[in-house]
Amino acid sequence: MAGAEWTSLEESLEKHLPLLDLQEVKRVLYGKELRKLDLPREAFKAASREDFELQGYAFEAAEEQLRQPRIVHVGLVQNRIPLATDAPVTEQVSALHKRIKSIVEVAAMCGVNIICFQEAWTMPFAFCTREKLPWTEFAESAEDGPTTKFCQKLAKNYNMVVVSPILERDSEHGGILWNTAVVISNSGAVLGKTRKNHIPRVGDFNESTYYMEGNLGHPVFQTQFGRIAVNICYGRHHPLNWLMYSINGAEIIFNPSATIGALSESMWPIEARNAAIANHCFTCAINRVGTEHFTNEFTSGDGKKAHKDFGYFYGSSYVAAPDSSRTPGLSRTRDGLLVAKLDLNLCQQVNDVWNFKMTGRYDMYARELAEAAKPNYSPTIVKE
Ligand SMILES: NC(=O)NCCC(=O)O
Repeated sequence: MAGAEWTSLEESLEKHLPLLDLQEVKRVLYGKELRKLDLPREAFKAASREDFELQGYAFEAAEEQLRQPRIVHVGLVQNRIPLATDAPVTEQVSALHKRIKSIVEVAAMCGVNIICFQEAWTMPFAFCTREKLPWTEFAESAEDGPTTKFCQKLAKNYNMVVVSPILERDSEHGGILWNTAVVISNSGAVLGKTRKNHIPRVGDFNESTYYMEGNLGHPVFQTQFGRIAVNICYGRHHPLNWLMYSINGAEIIFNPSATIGALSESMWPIEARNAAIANHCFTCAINRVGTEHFTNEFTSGDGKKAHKDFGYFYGSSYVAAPDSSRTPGLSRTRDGLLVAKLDLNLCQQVNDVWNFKMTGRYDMYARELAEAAKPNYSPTIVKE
């Protein structure tokens, strides 16, 4: 399984395919070719100084007579943890705040309106360890914890909606933990929060040791720049989870994630892209980068040797559109900011062509699902 030595699928294709093959492969793998954004030179300079990758692409929609284009710039941030996992908790959090601030500054230069960070961005992805301390100390109030206050400042300074996925400590309900994304308006006010609905029980993703499935349903947030929702990580394997955000009106669904190559890399390019197609919306898939090493070894419950790391988080963040086009991924190896210019009019335009919303048989599914969820249900199987 490739780690940091393999940069990206895109780089391999560019390097090894003859031009004509490359064009056809890209057509199939990425839909129509997207225009590269002409991002400011200072932004590239700052990204290079701060040692992160910067890429920008534009999704176009057809001109309409009655509606103006609805342009929004989204920013996706992927990063390594800057400090070792055994550094003091406050130092790890501050180092991450500092790192993210430097990336958000560049996003502001690029005119980003809505930015989203990776899942549990203020901490190592330590749920593989099943240890409680010090990891539970990274949990914060979604409403007024230090990270939310930090993001409120960024949001206000840069007139940017900030989606901040954190480990939440819910003091109103017995101090329990949740895997939460806080949505902060560009005014600096906390617009609300949403929680991870599906908790993985696969490989070393032992997250059910820490928190339960989210209880907030599928909220959609009306921002100045469009209606957004957040489908946290493992929720991307559940088509109905995407569907419910879309049914509630989401035009952009962010998918902040933490996932490793050995487990999911072949699913990664498909799932968020398919969700954008199936739901006539934009999706933004974000994954962290690198290998995180822990002090104590843990087992995967599979009879194999105990180990001290999770595996390789392969980055590769991308944006997908309802017309099946998508951006290339950020690299597998570096911190990065992906800027995408979206015209939200594309959602309705594709809806009017493909009609998935109109042809979806929601009443029939709802009836059948309601029956299937009953304990005494028996499936309809027609036999000879
Ligand atoms: N963080 C998380 O839910 N990871 C689960 C693994 C995956 O969905 O690829």
